[in-house]
Amino acid sequence: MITARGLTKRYGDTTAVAAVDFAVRPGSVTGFLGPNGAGKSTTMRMILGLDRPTAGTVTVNGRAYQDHPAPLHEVGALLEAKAIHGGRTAYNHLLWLAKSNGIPRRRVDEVIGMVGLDNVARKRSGGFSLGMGQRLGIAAALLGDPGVLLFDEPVNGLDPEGIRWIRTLIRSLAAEGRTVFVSSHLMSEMALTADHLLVIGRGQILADTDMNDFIARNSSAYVHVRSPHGTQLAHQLATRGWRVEPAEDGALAVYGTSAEQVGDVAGSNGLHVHELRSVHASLEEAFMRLTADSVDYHAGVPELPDVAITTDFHANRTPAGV
Ligand SMILES: Nc1ncnc2c1ncn2[C@@H]1O[C@H](COP(=O)(O)OP(=O)(O)OP(=O)(O)O)[C@@H](O)[C@H]1O
Repeated sequence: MITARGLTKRYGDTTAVAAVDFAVRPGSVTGFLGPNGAGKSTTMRMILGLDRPTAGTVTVNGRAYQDHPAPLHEVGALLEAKAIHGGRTAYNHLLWLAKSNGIPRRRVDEVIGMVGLDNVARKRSGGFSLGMGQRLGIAAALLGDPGVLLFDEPVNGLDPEGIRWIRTLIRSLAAEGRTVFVSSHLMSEMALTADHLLVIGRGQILADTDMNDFIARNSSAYVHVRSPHGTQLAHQLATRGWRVEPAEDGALAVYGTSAEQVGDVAGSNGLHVHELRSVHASLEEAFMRLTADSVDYHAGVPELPDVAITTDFHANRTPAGV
C-alpha cells in the first residue's frame, strides 16, 4: 500500500505536486494518468525517496522508502529503460544488485527466467534493444520479491508483442496480491491494464476512481446513424427528447438512446438508414474531458464544449467530431 498525505513538491515558483492525498491499494493495478508536466514522475520519485517532499508525506507499507531497512524487498521500480551500466552483462548487473542487497544468487536466475532473458543473460546489456532493456529493468524491480511495484511508462517504445507481455506481467503481479502503480500516456493500453485510476492535473488529483466508473462518468456513449434523410430523421429523434448532433460526413450522433430505438424510429417513419451502430465511450475521451483545463500546452485544439441539444446540422460542428 502506498499512502500520500498532503504530499507537496515545489521547484522554485513551480508547484509540481500540490498537497495531494491518495492511497494505492494491493491486489489491483492502479493507473496513474495526467497530461505532460502534471506531476507523475515527481510523485513517483518521492515515493522512491529520490526526491524529498517540500511538505507532507508518502509512505510504502507505513514507512517512508528511506526508513525501510531493505527497500528492495518492499518496493521495485522501473523508472527509465536502460538506466544501467551498458558494459556489464545482464546477469552480472542483476548479481551485483542482488549481492549489495543481501539477495541470494538463485533469485537472479529466477527473475531472468521470469522476464524471458535466459538466452541473452550473459551478453553485455549495452547491445540490448529497448524491449530487452525494459525486461532487464523489470527483472531488477522483481529481484527483492517486493509487495509494491512502480512502473513509469513501462510500454514506451515497445513493439506490440512487448506491450502485451508487460500488460500480462503487470496484471499477474496484481493478481498475486501486490500493489501495482503504473503511469502511461497510452490510454488504450491503460484501459486494458488498470482496474483503478488516479488522474493528476497541474499537481492536483482530479480523479481517484474505478476504471469503469471513470469512463462512464466522464464520457458518453452514443448511437452513430447515417441516413439519406438526415434532417427528417434528426427531427424525429429530437422530438423524442434525445440529443442529436451532427457527426462526420453528414451522419448523426444520438445521445441517451440505443441503436435499436434509433432504428425503430427510422423504420416507423419510412426513413432509409445506411449505417447504424453504438459507439462506446473510451478512456481517452474521458481523460481529455477531465483534463482539458489542466493541460499546459494545447496544440491549437479547441476546448471540448458543453454541447447543447441541437438539430442544426450546418452551423454547429463540434471539435470532438461528433
Ligand atoms: N528537477 C526539476 N526542476 C524544476 N522543475 C521541475 C523538476 N522536475 C519537474 N519539474 C516541473 O514540475 C512539473 C511536474 O513535472 P513531472 O515531470 O513530475 O510531470 P509528469 O507528469 O511526469 O510529466 P511527463 O508526462 O511530461 O513526464 C513540471 O512543470 C516540471 O517542469
